[in-house]
Amino acid sequence: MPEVMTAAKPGQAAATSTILDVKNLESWYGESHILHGMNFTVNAGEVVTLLGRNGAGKTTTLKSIMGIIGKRTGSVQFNGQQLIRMTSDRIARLGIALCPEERGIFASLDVRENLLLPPVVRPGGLTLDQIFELFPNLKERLKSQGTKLSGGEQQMLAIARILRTGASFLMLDEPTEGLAPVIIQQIGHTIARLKKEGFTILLVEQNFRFASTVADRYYVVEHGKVIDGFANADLAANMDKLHTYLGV
Ligand SMILES: Nc1ncnc2c1ncn2[C@@H]1O[C@H](COP(=O)(O)OP(=O)(O)OP(=O)(O)O)[C@@H](O)[C@H]1O
Repeated sequence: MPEVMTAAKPGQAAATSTILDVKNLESWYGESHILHGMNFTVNAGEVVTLLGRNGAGKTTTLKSIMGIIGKRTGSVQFNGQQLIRMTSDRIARLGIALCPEERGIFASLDVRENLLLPPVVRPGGLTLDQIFELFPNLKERLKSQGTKLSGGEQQMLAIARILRTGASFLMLDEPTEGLAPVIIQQIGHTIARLKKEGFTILLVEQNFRFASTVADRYYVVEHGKVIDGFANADLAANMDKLHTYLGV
């Protein structure tokens, strides 16, 4: 469990033990075969980013890990446990949470109600006070309805409410989509803080510039497969390839 709101232990960020090990993952929506053998790992305490063009299969990968895809085969090991045939509620209880691209804020509920909605699945989740320390805006907006929140506030709320559940492995799907630069910067600070507190983060991002401010490592996804991977330290050497992969 992350030791939230306390200083990271020395060496914590440099941990190299594999927490998620995805091997030959294949997934289908009905008859549509989308993932064709994904292979990648995430180490404890890392921020790992999946990059790739629209439709490459990044979101589908997160959904497959979470167990919310009808058919999946291969191997997804989390802390040594095999998830591939597990139901999503059991997967959540292991401490894995997904913050979806569409954010899923309930418009008719206020901020507090949205925050309290997801069940606490494991001990060690953040208290409301700890959440407000991370997201002071949310405290000010506690009585505001979901519909009244800006895109940035909705995104913060979507991240905040999974922190209450006790999850320690966070999957964030395009958290910066449609947000202003100043809000994107705040989300970057939040991710850096969560990493420092010991959370492990698997990020899907189209905004490569943003990803480069938070990621330890990258994987490039194309046609439902990982076609390349490198550490942030090797980013400069991989820039030309990356432009080709992403078409930017
Ligand atoms: N519910 C669904 N039913 C059928 N096909 C789907 C469904 N959701 C996604 N797809 C298809 O699966 C493929 C991969 O989509 P996915 O959302 O995983 O891509 P992505 O890499 O996350 O890109 P994006 O940034 O566009 O979301 C796309 O061809 C998409 O059209």
